[in-house]
Amino acid sequence: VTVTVSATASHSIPTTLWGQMFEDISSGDGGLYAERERNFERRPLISAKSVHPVLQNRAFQQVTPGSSAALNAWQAVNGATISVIKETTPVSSALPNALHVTVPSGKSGQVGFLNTGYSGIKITAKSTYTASFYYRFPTSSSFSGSVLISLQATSGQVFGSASIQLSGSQTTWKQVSVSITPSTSASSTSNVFSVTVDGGSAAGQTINFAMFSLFPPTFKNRQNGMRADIAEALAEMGPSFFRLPGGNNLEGQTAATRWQWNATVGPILSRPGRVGDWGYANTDGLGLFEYLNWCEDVGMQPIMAINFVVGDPTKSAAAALRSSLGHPEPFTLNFVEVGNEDNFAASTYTYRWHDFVTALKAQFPNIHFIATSIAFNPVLSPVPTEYDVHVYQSPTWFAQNSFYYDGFQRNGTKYFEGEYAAISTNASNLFGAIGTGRFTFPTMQGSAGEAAFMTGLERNSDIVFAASYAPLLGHVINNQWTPNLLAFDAGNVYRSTSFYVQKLFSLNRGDSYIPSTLPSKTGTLFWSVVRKTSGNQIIIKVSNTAASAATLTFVLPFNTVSSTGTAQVLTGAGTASNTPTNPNLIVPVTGNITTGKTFNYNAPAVSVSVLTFTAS
Ligand SMILES: [NH3+][C@H]1C[C@H](O)[C@@H](O)[C@@H]1CO
Repeated sequence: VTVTVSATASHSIPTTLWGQMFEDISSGDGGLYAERERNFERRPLISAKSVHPVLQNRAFQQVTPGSSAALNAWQAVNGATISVIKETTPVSSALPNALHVTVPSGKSGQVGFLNTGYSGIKITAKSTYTASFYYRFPTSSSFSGSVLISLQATSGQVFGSASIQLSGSQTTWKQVSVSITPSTSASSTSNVFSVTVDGGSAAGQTINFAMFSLFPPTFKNRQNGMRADIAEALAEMGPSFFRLPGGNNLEGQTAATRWQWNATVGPILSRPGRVGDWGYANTDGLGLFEYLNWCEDVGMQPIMAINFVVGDPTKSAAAALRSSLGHPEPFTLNFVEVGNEDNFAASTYTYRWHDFVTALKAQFPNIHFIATSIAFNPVLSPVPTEYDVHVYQSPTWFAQNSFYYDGFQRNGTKYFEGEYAAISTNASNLFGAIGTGRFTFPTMQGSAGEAAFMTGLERNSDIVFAASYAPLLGHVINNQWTPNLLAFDAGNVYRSTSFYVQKLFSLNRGDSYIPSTLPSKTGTLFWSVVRKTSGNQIIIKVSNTAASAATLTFVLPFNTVSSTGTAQVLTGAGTASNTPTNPNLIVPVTGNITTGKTFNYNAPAVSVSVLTFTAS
């Protein structure tokens, strides 16, 4: 096929074009959020890949005291009696429950309890783990002794430990904190966090505990921050926005359980947590302030909730709260989305949209409000300036719909492709379980289809201002949704073929779109041409979704074109994925190519290529 490239750009590419969508769907607690002790029981909505004992309740939020679920994955050590109780004097009004521990008589050696982390705990030598909890003796006693806090393998090998003095006269809550720096790394993630006392000297003692926490080093060493390896993988994509906090997890299964930003900010002790939309409780330790700091740390703008974010501390209590938390300046916020996928609730959306936007636009005239119903159906007032469009489809659908936006009216309305992914080869049961065509991990065929679709988003970026694959992140065990752009477990983060496509487009986004011969709508070869003005770079993205290689001949109108360029190529068998057992099966390979005013490029079968060269 011959691709004639025009001499002049048709439009500038919005700086917001490539970014990330995030919600807690086996991705916040125990994932991006660095706290290693986690959650409550996790009732997988999609067949769990493992009956692995589920996560831990660091603060026993949203559980029924005395129920078996309340103690999920907390385990007694050497005969201690442990239970979750409703405290008579809770550690805070937001955290009514506590762990009630009684040391039996006649036990020698360490007695207490342990926490199995988020399906395991990664222990890295020389990393400093900050462990903390609150304790009190419900009845004053003469006990005075030490408690041993240790990171150890389930086999018993201790990697690091520290001890702290406890006093039986301490009948009010007291927080203790230790740093543990293991000398050796654990060979697996089958490790626990244990809290024990000497069975002899503590015989007969009863102690209450609350608000446990175990933090490894965090991304940019942020207090209560993000897990470094996952955060670094996300930052590696060079995203320009971060949509938060959802997705479904924004709205709650009921109005009462919707995400309420003010319950997610301030001291961890004051955050009650909530039962999220994905069948488990969110601790809300990853709250609005953490999200906003994360956006700032990565250079992303949030797409989302308001006064706390941009208000004037002298005029708004919410803004004053933000200031008191250490951020007197407003955060960047240009877009707020009203709801999520309200095409499912269009009848009530008309008045909800109207009431929210009328009130908020009056107070925040510079913010753009994004609607989530079908574009122009129903008719909304005020008329939306942006719509959020979601699509989960098959690899074929994406390859065949790269012209989805070409026919849209240019009437000032802009579009946010807020969630999209190739999720199954089964077009008649796209959301089915694994084994019915549903992907566990993205496949190369799906990623090439997404790339084809993305060349269309670039071509139409005069009206498509932002796009993000979804979901962004998911645990490989006990998750609620697959595929995800990134998968992770207690010890590793796994980059998918779709992750590399998102990264290749994001890091090579250019600043102006250069029209060229249009691909065939029903073909298997797709491309887009952009210019990166600084450096006079021309960047051509090519997706070949066919099972055979294809040659493209590029004809360029520029006076001088470099004779060589680089090609970053992602290619592999269509059904292949990067998996935990083979995480780097398909990764981008960079090589040199011959370029010039006219040059040929041979796109491998099932491949995504980014060709870069200079021209002026
Ligand atoms: N059903 C998808 C649509 C919703 O917005 C997300 O929460 C879900 C997973 O990405």
